[in-house]
Amino acid sequence: MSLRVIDLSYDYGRQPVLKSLSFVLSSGFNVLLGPNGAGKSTLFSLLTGLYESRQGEITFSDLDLKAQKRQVLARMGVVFQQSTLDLDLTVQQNLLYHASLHGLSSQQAMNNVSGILEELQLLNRLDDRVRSLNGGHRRRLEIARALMHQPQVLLLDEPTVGLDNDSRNLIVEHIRELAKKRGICILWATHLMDEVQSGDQLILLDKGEVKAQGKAGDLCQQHDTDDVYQLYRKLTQTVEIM
Ligand SMILES: Nc1ncnc2c1ncn2[C@@H]1O[C@H](COP(=O)(O)OP(=O)(O)OP(=O)(O)O)[C@@H](O)[C@H]1O
Repeated sequence: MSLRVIDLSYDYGRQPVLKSLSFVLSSGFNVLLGPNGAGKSTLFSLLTGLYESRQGEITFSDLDLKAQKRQVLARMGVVFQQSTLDLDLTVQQNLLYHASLHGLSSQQAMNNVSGILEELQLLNRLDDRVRSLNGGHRRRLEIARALMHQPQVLLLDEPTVGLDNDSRNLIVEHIRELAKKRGICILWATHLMDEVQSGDQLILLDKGEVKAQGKAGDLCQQHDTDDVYQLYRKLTQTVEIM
């Protein structure tokens, strides 16, 4: 299983936002690291078929996103930056609504997701309205929901923004475990360098361009830097701290 992006460009009018991106994602934890405005969310909109590019290709194993969108989306789970939960419905109602969009029966859906809900400490919250959940629990619910149809690839756009450290760590660790145990391909978009570990596959995006890609530890070695923070500064000439 691989998600392949070839020579992908995008603009919102005159301003080019993504410039000829090419990369391949395989199973495991892949990080898309870039500052605000780098183009991460735009790339997500293209990967999930919300936007269509005039230039470039996105393929999922042997499926082409433009030509076989439904088949590709059936294999994909997405957690967008902005929450899409219905606050007035319960946890279970939110899950089942999404399940029906994927053609899953209630029983199938709950069977698929109960282990994940347990790991994310949400199993005892099924009857609670989402409005009563804190930010961390809402994020976890969105992750569980995105996994309910057992996708092969999971895209998460800055999923820890606004969360406290404990919630953040629980979510990152859980997603890392998922990548390891279930062989899912994860694309984790973030602007937080401390979320990158040396064994992660890293794509460093800046001003719509891929500045580096490869195993984070190897990239640091190649560019003679001690850590991802230094690597980032060296390759983007950015001085601000993230
Ligand atoms: N709908 C839009 N119309 C015009 N310009 C846009 C639109 N959406 C994003 N942009 C611009 O495109 C560039 C990339 O934005 P994008 O949201 O993809 O970056 P990002 O890396 O996700 O940043 P953030 O972390 O702030 O969401 C920015 O300069 C942004 O202002």
